[in-house]
Amino acid sequence: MSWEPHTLTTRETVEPGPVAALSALFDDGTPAVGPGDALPPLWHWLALARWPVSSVLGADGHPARGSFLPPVELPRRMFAGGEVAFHAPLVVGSTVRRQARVESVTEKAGRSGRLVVVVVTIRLYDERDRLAVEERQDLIYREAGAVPEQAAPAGPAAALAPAGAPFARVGEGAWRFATDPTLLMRFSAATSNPHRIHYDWPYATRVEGYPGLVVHGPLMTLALAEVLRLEGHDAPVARMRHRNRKPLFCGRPALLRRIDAATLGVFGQDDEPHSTLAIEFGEGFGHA
Ligand SMILES: C/C(=C\C(=O)SCCNC(=O)CCNC(=O)[C@H](O)C(C)(C)COP(=O)(O)OP(=O)(O)OC[C@H]1O[C@@H](n2cnc3c(N)ncnc32)[C@H](O)[C@@H]1OP(=O)(O)O)C(=O)O
Repeated sequence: MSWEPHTLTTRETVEPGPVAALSALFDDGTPAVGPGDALPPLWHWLALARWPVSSVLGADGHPARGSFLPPVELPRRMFAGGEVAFHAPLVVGSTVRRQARVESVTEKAGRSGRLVVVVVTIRLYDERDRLAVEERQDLIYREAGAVPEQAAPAGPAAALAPAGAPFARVGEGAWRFATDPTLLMRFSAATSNPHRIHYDWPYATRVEGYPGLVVHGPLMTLALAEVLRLEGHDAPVARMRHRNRKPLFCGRPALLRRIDAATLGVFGQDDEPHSTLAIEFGEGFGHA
């Protein structure tokens, strides 16, 4: 298939609905964000969520590759990380111009097998045509996973019930972050993310070979960013670098805590983080 990278330019509204949805989902007592407010850093992942039409969706739920994204043959897509520079606030209810482009497609040999790293750049311009947000997103495509001959049991019914408000303070600077299938489904809906690994348990376990539903990379990263709001930091953020290092599976214990003064991590049962978020304070803009 012949494929060429191209710049996709769209005009979009910073939608209040998905922003209110994230506040409801986090349910953590931080101030609600509404029309006229500046979006907290990274919340554009929800506010500018896009709905591809059903007829373009491929087997994993995402739009079939070969149009905007390259026709990578490796089947398993993961959101792997990226970097976001904040230059000016995005205001809920305003209009933005969005420019997106695939910058590179690189094959790599990872410890887990063959990988293709697709780098997408996104630029958001505000109503005065100022560059407000510059972003790089790293998508990784992986080889097929081993699928167990016998389907794994679904786990105790209790683990599938909504776990309640996800954040709980468990010590100085440490927060438990609880996930359940309802939380993941609601985050998929709020971000209009159709990827089946997050809500379709038979697909996640029997087709992609994961031991359970996969927690969204953007959800882990937004949860880390939320720690700043929970702890009342309102210094302007200039830049954030985020990386999803190993999958977190739904219902597994997760602890959000500092790694150093500028870096937060999502931890499971060992010292290797699932995800990290490095924050640069400076000439950016404050939290809502
Ligand atoms: C939304 C959404 C989907 C999701 O949310 S999926 C869930 C969130 N994402 C994850 O859980 C990903 C977790 N990460 C991993 O499982 C592993 O890091 C991964 C991606 C399988 C790679 O592991 P490997 O061990 O195979 O890779 P290596 O460490 O050996 O590195 C090989 C080269 O690849 C580069 N690389 C690795 N990880 C990343 C990364 N996160 N971002 C960018 N680049 C990465 C690494 O630098 C190595 O490159 P060299 O040039 O040094 O060879 C949705 O679909 O919408």
